[in-house]
Amino acid sequence: MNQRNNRPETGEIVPGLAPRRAALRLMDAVLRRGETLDNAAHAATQGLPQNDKALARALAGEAMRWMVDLDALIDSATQQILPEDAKPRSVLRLMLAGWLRLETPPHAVVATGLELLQGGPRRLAHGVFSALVKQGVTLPEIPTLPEAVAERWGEHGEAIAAGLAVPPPLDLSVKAGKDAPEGLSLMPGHVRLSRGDAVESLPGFADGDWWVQDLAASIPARLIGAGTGRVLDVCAAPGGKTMQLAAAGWDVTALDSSPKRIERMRANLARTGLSADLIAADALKYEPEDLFDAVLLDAPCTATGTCRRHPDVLHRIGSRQIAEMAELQEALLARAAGWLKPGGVLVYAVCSLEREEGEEQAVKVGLTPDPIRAEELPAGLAPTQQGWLRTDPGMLGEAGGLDGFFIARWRK
Ligand SMILES: C[S@@+](CC[C@H](N)C(=O)[O-])C[C@H]1O[C@@H](n2cnc3c(N)ncnc32)[C@H](O)[C@@H]1O
Repeated sequence: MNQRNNRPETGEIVPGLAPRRAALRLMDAVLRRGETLDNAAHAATQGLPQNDKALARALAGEAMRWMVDLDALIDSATQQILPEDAKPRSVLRLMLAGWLRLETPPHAVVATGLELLQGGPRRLAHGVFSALVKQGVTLPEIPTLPEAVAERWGEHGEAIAAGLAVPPPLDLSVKAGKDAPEGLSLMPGHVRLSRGDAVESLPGFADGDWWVQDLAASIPARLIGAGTGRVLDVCAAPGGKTMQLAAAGWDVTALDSSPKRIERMRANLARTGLSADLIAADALKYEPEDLFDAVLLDAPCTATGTCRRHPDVLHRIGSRQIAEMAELQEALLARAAGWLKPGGVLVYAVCSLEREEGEEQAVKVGLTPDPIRAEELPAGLAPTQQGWLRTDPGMLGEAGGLDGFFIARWRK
């Protein structure tokens, strides 16, 4: 325990306070500053031991996953209107997430939660929390989506919300001929494990026999298939799809504009013993010397399809971010199409549930569609009438679901 972080202003040491403080910083970074949970986690949890980092992340994640329902509970227990972004509301969200989702006993929730409100309305927070505990309130089975999100996702919203209720399982992509820990396999080279152990401690990690990759995220590179020619992975880091392409025999050029993420890709390739030419460049300016047999554009996007793992997207993505991404995706698609040899294949993918980033981009591409076939997909998924693939977290629910992706393929 980091005692300095746990020492409140009174000088008394409250066990478990440090991760709750970090969770509150995470809530603030996402809800007030629009940062991603992933990016905010580094600064917000710095100096904490691994298990406290995980607790801070789980508390903030669950508070965001269930935020509409937690807010309804809070509002039912006080006549005072707590502003959306006020600290007492965030503290209460975390207290309730700790009790209702992480099963922390109420007395322990109170001991740490109220410390977060030093100099603030502790009596109010205590009153609200105690009243809810006394009533024995529970959460619904399926999280309620924020209004704007429910509107965007329309008729699919309910099924997606059902897929959102619990954090997703852990999917691995396994190198051909290598073993992975035993689990459910939904496609060749795929293994699904329940979440639990640290990834690094699982057998085969250190030997580079597999890497973590959601089942849906593994489909774009599968749609390019095996090959011995040259493939360009346009927005490649941290390298999940680059590793698949390299393992499938391609001579891979992997480009990304983020030097930091390229370093992560370099480490991933080193661990798995796979190779690719790595290029740090902006794809909007990049000019390759030669054309490619295949191009994979896994474009930057709002990532709303990863809402199970990143429930922050439910609260920080709106029409402005979607429009910005759509503009970038259109420009990237136009450039990617120009880097193909005649006969070459282009696959476009985004982990977004927004039509503007998927279907509405695909119709603008001037190449010949190469429709995705059902037999190329895991059982239970089917291409759309246009030959595209649209997945969402409500699909394959019995098997543990999958991320939301839009994927399309063309030939030049
Ligand atoms: C969805 S992620 C890629 C995930 C990766 N394909 C994988 O499977 O591991 C999108 C990537 O696009 C990169 N990116 C964003 N804008 C870019 C640009 N203009 N040029 C090149 N890369 C860009 C980001 O740095 C990020 O790594």
